Amino acid sequence: MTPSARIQAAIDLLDAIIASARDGGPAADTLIARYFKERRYAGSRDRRAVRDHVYDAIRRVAERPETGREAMIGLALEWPEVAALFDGSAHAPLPIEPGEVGAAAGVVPSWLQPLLAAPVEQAALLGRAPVDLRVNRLKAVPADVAPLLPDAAPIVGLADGLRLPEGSPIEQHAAWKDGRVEVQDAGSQWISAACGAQPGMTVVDLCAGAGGKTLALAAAMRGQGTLIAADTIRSRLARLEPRAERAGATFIETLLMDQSHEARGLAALNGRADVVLVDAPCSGTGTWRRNPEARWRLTPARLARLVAEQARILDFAAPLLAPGGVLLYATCALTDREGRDQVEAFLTRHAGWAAEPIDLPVGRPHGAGLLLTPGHDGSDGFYFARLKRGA
Ligand SMILES: C[S@@+](CC[C@H](N)C(=O)[O-])C[C@H]1O[C@@H](n2cnc3c(N)ncnc32)[C@H](O)[C@@H]1O
Repeated sequence: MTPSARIQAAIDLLDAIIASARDGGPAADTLIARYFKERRYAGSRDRRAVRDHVYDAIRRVAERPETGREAMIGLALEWPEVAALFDGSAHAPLPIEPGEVGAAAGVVPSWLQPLLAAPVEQAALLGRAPVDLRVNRLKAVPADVAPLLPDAAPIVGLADGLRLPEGSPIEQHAAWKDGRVEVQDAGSQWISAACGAQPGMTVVDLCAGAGGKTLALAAAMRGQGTLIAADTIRSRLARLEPRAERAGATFIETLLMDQSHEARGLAALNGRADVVLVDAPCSGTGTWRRNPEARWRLTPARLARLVAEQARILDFAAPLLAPGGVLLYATCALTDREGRDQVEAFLTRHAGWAAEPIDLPVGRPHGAGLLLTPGHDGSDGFYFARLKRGA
């Protein structure tokens, strides 16, 4: 592909990503993978260059643009070397017309700005994420793994955490292949640690997805006790199985629940859990470093639906706790409606519950919980709170 043809390919892909964000379709990464599967003539350098153009354009624009060309022209108006590639040659974009406007630059969509928690450093929300690892205590100890990864640095507050530079190809390393390390953002590791899961406990990961945090809980429990990974989406839970196998966490039980009838599937656990983790479905505003096009998907109506669903999940989670048990509520969202206000509303609805302080050397107290941000903590953004059921 010529450099100009790569720009046109990025424009075509951006058109597909914009439509998908509007209509609730697949993520940008999936669309990029599909695009190149159908275009075998593109070599690895072409793929990398097109992908970089696409993500540079997405990162630059807060509000969903109308077209891929508008997004790319926005980039071109700032980068002359990109503008020069709008040259009208074969497979290239047509030259930029005088007065043709590009998408405006921005970090946070304007409707969302007032809803973000006040301490959030908005400019840092689109930084580059490092590769954070968790040494899997079911298979290894940090002292054995760290020397195998000379570029790795420790992470504050995480005895099992290691940080590699952005883009490190850890999935080709033997320590990843045989399950001695897991890739897991530091924020997710701090949240898993804040659950306080111990060997022998009964622990429920109620929104387990593909089990990133379930595996951290399994390691904290040293493989002993009852650990249930529940979710309403079968394909997500199915992805946990091979991961658990690789991690040597074979004691995990999975529970597929019926959306809207979750309490029925959970009835046998009522009053029995020592820890319930609710890692709720959310706006994902804390993960824009990895999914910058998530900004183009979120709407006020979708946010309202998420807030209602989080409250409903918290309400069917609460009865599972034994007296003195801990409900750890977490979201990778930085809006107060999903974090601080959601927790406050839970405490108002549920008598006999109280928020506990979280003993971690990171984050900032915000309402009854803790706020983690890329700007302050170098992790993805999260809000989480430890809610204790009275004895
Ligand atoms: C933020 S993701 C969880 C990520 C996961 N805990 C991890 O660390 O990899 C939220 C999960 O909640 C699940 N979910 C959505 N609605 C749910 C419900 N009503 N009950 C339980 N899980 C639900 C979604 O399928 C999704 O897997």
